[in-house]
Amino acid sequence: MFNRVNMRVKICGITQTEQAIAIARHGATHLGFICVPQSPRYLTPAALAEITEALDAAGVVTKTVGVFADASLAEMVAIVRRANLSHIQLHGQETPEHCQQLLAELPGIFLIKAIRVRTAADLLRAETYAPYVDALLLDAYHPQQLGGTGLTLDWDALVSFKPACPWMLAGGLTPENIPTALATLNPDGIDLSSGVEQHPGVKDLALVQHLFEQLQPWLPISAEV
Ligand SMILES: O=C(O)c1ccccc1NCC(=O)[C@H](O)[C@H](O)COP(=O)(O)O
Repeated sequence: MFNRVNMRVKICGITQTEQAIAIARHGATHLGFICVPQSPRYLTPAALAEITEALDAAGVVTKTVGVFADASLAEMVAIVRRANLSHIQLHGQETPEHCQQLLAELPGIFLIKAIRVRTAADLLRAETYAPYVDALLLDAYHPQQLGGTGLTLDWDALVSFKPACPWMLAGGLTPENIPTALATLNPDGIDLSSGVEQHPGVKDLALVQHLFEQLQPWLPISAEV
């Protein structure tokens, strides 16, 4: 069994302050907040800012990720500034050019581009973003939902995915399947939402605790990018 020293662990779709604090204290390096109005996990900018202010006030050190899908540059800039986010995750059809524009507008922001993988061509497309982003995130494809689907990727199809930047695995991860996922694919990070949830937006803290117990062989984890 290998031992990762820079494993990023992102828990996504958090909507409650107390849960954000508890999940960060369990060891999540990144907390994800959904800024996509169609999602059942959507947070208004005001509610998001309230949570990030509470994290600061509680002295919790973690990365805060705003998840957007085809939002305007102006909207993303406004929300990042209002909630003092460290990261943006682009989960829609954004191009490498969009990534460059965003970085020009928000120097210092960490950028994650999510790719919903259906075919091998999507993996090749993902690699074209590497020069413009801090990390890639591979998620499952669903025809109606952009994310938080609980669907698992075909891990065998990903074994030769070695982009020129760090990458995170998402899609249907659970405390139970995470050891196999890590041993099979060796990603730089993982992202979980519905697999540690009671219902959309409400996490199950017992499952989060179980996840970090399962991750023990891969600790220590790091909050870099
Ligand atoms: O989670 C959502 O509701 C969502 C809505 C719109 C765009 C992205 C969304 N989630 C993005 C994530 O990063 C999720 O963690 C990722 O899709 C994995 O979800 P799951 O399969 O439930 O672990």
